[in-house]
Amino acid sequence: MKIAIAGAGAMGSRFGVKLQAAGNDVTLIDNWADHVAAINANGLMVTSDDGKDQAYPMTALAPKDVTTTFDLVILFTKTMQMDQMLTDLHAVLANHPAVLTLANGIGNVETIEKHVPRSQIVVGTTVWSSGLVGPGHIKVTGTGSISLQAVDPANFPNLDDIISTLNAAGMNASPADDVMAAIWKKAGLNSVLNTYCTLLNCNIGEFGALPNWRDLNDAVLDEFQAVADAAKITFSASDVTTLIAAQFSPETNGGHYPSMHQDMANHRPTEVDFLNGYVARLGKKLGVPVPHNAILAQLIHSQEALVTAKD
Ligand SMILES: NC(=O)C1=CN([C@@H]2O[C@H](COP(=O)(O)OP(=O)(O)OC[C@H]3O[C@@H](n4cnc5c(N)ncnc54)[C@H](OP(=O)(O)O)[C@@H]3O)[C@@H](O)[C@H]2O)C=CC1
Ligand SMILES: CC(C)(CO)C(=O)C(=O)O
Repeated sequence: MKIAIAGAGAMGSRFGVKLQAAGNDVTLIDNWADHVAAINANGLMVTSDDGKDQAYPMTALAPKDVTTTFDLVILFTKTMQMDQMLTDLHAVLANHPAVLTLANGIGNVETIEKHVPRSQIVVGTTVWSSGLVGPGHIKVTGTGSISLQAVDPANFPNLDDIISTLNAAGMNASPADDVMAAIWKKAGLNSVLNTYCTLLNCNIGEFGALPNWRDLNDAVLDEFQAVADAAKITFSASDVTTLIAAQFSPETNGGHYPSMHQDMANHRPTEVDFLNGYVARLGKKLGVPVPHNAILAQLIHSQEALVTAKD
């Protein structure tokens, strides 16, 4: 399959390497000029769990330099960068590729459908993980899985091709029954793990070893449950808690510092407004009390302000 990875940071690069190794024709697309130059000059450097480095020759381009067509565009920007990336790829999207995003946060479909007909969009979630070490260099830990669904299933007959392509690359992909429920489930997980690991400066395994992790977890997810119920979205705080507990082991994500922690460490804006912040806003609109999520979003923004003030 001819695949573009639009937003080739930590996750886009990990997906790109795996899909290319499985025989797909992959192009990495990113606005970060030093990253694109480093990949084209030296290959994409991947440090694996055992500390070994391996360089993979790959093609990387800035969005403005993309002229070819693709069967599939995998969008892996941060939620805040998605609209700009889709604008930059206007000519590529005019050739009607399928567009898949597995980015975190609630609200990505609304952004994509401003640029792409619903019949071309596939959305989902993933617990694969990755970190950016520097330009052209990622560090990967553990394994993961993917759950995905076409936004307009009746008009998207090729979901099985995408799932087979991901699975041929060893990515454990399966169809979701209710993609909105899957997105809220993942957002619940991120609103616990990403937010607390960032505030407490710890990795997922260290968070799971805290004696009070359940209290912290429940403070976030009980409010998610109340807002989801009011908004008539299928959500189970207890299923999300089970998924969170499954991330604590070193074989899954125990050694991983969540993407929000990486953003804070790199003094870059976080996605909190599409996680705890989204639920806080929706709760307020629906008259559901959401004090914990509201204060957690504020704490993350305060930390962003403090770290960037030191730049
Ligand atoms: N990392 C993870 O383990 C996981 C992440 N996700 C989600 O996947 C999506 C993508 O996340 P992720 O891959 O972590 O994002 P990254 O921060 O690694 O990369 C996203 C983009 O940010 C820009 N960027 C990042 N670092 C720098 C830098 N130092 N200097 C300049 N530009 C930089 C680049 O875009 P540009 O220069 O074009 O602006 C890059 O494409 C998000 O929605 C995230 O929540 C989901 C599961 C796990
Ligand atoms: C890997 C995982 C699940 C950890 O919260 C993630 O989504 C992230 O880092 O953003």
